[in-house]
Amino acid sequence: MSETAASKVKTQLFIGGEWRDAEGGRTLDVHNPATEEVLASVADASVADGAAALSAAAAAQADWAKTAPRDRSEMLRKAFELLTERADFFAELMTLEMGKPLAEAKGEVVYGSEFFRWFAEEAVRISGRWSTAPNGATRLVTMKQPVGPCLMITPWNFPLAMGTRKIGPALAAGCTMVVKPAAETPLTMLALAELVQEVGVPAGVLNVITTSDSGGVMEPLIRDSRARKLTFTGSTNVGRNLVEQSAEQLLRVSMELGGNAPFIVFDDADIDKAVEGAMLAKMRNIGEACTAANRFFVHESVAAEFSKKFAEKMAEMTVGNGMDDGVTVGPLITAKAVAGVQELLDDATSRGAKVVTGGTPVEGKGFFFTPTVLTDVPGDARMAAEEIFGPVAGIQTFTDEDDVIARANATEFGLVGYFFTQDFSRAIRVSEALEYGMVGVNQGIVSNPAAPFGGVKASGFGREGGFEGIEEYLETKYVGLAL
Ligand SMILES: O=CCCCC(=O)O
Repeated sequence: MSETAASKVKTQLFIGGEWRDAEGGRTLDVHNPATEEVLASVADASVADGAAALSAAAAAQADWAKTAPRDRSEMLRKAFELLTERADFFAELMTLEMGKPLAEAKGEVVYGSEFFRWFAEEAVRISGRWSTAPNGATRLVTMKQPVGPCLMITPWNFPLAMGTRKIGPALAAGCTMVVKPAAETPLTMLALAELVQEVGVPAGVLNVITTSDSGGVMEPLIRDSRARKLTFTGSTNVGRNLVEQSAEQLLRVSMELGGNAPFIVFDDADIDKAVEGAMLAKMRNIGEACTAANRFFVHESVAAEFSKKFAEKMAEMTVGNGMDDGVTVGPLITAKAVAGVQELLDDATSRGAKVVTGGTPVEGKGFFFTPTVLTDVPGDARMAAEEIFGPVAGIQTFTDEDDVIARANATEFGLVGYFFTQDFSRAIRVSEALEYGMVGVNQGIVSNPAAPFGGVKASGFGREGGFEGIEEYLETKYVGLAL
């Protein structure tokens, strides 16, 4: 075990404001994907531990809901400030357990902490409505109340921000919660729990359980009538199962699932800007993001120029341990992830795609893959339908606007689409035509705490962040007042 940020994290379960071992003292190892070394061993929760966490959340709900909004707001504001102060510590933790380069991890701390600041501001703006019924006989009053105890399942790719994006609005709305981070990256969430405890959030409001048996531990909680909401960020397949389980208690559900983002470069685009956007849309987080550009559609007349410039930039990237200076591409999360990327690449080349740069994993310790650009990717290649989740970009060409929109929409997913054009009318037309929850015009990133993040179709439902984010944690109650 190394003397790093990882060794400073409390590794027990956080239940009812106390740190405790898992039943039977079971633990699970957390690995560094760059070195394959064990970073820490954390508590491995059982079904009984999960139930204890939900009991704590249920017991704390009524009092937490009564807390003054200003108090909840101040706690969130303090949490934002502490996270900002401890940015280096949280960034190091994320680089160690997830692999992203340190500079990107610092960027995630800024992004993630902003959800606390945003929802600190929203906590005091929850309001209802007063109106007169059309017949004039009664008054209609609506009020917003917290949904109740929430279950949160967060992913490994953004260990902090995907937590704060759920925890922030839940705290602001007056909900208690049980958070289960991914087994690959539990340390960031455990450190966050300590910070939330420090800012005065009462015992039982936030509970964190880490486990190697996510399905086994969470399913009974999802089926427990004390839970009122489930929010999940992860794959579409897992999301479908969770929605089915949620049907039993008819939980409120938010699902932030997979993507298959199109990235379209029109013939009138500023090509250098498009290349810059492509680098961000593809390579942010080593390509391990649901928002990652997955299918590049480039107008035939600019395809050669775009592909050449894009491939040059990709080839300039430095692959290595995210803790090292100058590294811009860290490891993928597991050996299985590397094998998955390789499979999609082999499938594409076997169907005629050409490798312009990269195309191979890196030999030795760690789960590295070289930044890769492919051209001539056929529409029936697996990577045109499945999330690549790695540093591989496949380019196809097009000639007609309607045709490219149809191809961009021809997927079960609908999270985010990107396109580059300098034609204002086209910008409006294409934004309206893309069947996606989010659209980036002349930009390769859409994520912003002040904007509603979320998808349509198999990318899920519900919105996180923006004014919409807090609504996911509020119920509307209507009171009819007779005169
Ligand atoms: O994999 C999806 C995580 C979304 C990260 C973001 O907010 O951009």
